[in-house]
Amino acid sequence: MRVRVLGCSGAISQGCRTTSFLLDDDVLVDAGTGVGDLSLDEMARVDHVLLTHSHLDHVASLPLMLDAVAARRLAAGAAPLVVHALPGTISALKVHIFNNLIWPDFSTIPSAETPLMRFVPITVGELLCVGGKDIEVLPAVHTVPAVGYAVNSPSGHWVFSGDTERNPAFWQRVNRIDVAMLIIETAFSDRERELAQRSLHLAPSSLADELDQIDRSRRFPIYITHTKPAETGLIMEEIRRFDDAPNRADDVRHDIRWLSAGQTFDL
Ligand SMILES: Nc1ncnc2c1ncn2[C@@H]1O[C@@H]2COP(=O)(O)O[C@H]2[C@H]1O
Repeated sequence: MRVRVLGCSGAISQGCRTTSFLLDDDVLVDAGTGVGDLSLDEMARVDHVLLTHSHLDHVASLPLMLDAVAARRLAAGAAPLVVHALPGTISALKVHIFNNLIWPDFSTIPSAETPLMRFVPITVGELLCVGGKDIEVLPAVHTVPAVGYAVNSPSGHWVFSGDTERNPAFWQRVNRIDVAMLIIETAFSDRERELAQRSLHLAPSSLADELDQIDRSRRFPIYITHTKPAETGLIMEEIRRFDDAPNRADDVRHDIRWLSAGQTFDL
């Protein structure tokens, strides 16, 4: 399985695109502004979008992308684009985006019988088969209903935390699956720890506590995502500092790496 990082920033600025990953050529995980770097042909090949939650930085390109590829998908007789998400996420998208005010309701266009998009509700813990991939829906702890995902591949699972604060249920599950790589958010620096807590995100100190929950026998690369652009340098410095700290009780060092848009991983 090929994973292409389209966006992994916690906000926009020049060169910073928000969360989206392309799995092979037909499945998107989240649809942040990174989707805008796909060509029309690449966009038109996407048949499934798995959303972690309803926040704009994770869904902004979904309505725009549907409009961009509508003519091609209709001409090709393509099936509706399937959007997999929690019921709360689907309801938020229907009420606040695809409401014929902010954007046309593509779940009834060109007709309710053969629309451009259809929603499929998911639940935490569910095992999905999407585009030939086995995908587990993982729990996340955020200000709106949210999930992460574990996607099985020949080399193990590609695991994505989604947006989350402290999340013991996530680690219980992660410790039981074969992990090829983990992508976990750290949106804020410790200087913004209070905002991180309020907005239910991780900061380096809470990330350190979270990584302590990984079984000692396990080691896999851990990629940091969703850093706010204004804080990225500081976040990286603080993470490096805690992982280098010699006084950590168990002296466990993690294999922490930095994610960037444009990277691809073959798993
Ligand atoms: N009080 C607040 N609660 C939640 N989010 C906030 C607050 N103040 C600012 N924000 C920002 O709003 C953003 C919404 O998307 P995020 O959850 O990625 O990150 C959030 C913060 O950067």
